[in-house]
Amino acid sequence: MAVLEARQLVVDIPGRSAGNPFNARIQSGQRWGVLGPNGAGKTSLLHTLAGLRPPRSGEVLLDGQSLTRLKRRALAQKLAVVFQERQDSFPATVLETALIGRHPFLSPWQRESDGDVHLAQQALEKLSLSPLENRLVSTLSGGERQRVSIATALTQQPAIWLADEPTNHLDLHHQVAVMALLHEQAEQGAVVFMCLHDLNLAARWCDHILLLFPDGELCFGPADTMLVPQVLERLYDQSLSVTTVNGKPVFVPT
Ligand SMILES: Nc1ncnc2c1ncn2[C@@H]1O[C@H](COP(=O)(O)OP(=O)(O)OP(=O)(O)O)[C@@H](O)[C@H]1O
Repeated sequence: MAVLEARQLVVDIPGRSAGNPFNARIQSGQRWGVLGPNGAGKTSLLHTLAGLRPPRSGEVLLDGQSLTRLKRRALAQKLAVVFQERQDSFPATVLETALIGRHPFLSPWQRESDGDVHLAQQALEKLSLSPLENRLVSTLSGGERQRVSIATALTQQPAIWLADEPTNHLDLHHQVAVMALLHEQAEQGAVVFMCLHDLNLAARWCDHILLLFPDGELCFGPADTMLVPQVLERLYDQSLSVTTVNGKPVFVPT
């Protein structure tokens, strides 16, 4: 069980007025989707919640403890970040990269155990990457690399997933597979908080939605109360048509 809490949180975006502070308890089992136009501050919020970026004001708490008091390693044992783009500076294989997810649990010169390798291999299998286990990450396609990032987070077995556009670069099949995996993680008790550009994935897979407007205004709540066409049209400055498929709204730009 885990709770990530934002208290009077204002993300520090240079040159922007404070907007609304974010106050929320993001709890085990919940799947939050953050929506907003380019530059609205989704990544900045995610990095602030991960403790990678200091807030302008307010604080973030993990299980009641301020992130500023937590050691980076203790934080990494609970919280994984899937970045929007990953820079791999060292030549490493897919398996070696997935094993980075075990590093928060190892002492500085400790080698990964067979159990760690098994966890990494299970994660690679889940992301359909087993055949690529020994390939250098630098030789992979964009979608394959994205799946390696998610497999690395899965190997970390986090209680909290902060995922920045986890379906970036993925084809339709893998988009659904990754959203199903995150859904499964939430069902097993994880917190899932992700930035998304695809309204229809958000409508189908998220139970809470946070809307971020470029001026710092924000609102959030249960997905069915947030995914209102008039509000989304204002959010994106784009007219939309909406229909319903399998009980979920489907939005089409018009
Ligand atoms: N270190 C920085 N210095 C100056 N401006 C910054 C910095 N970091 C972010 N910004 C600005 O803050 C705003 C929010 O950026 P952010 O990446 O959080 O937006 P986003 O909603 O994730 O956008 P996108 O949908 O394009 O990924 C942008 O206008 C960006 O240029």
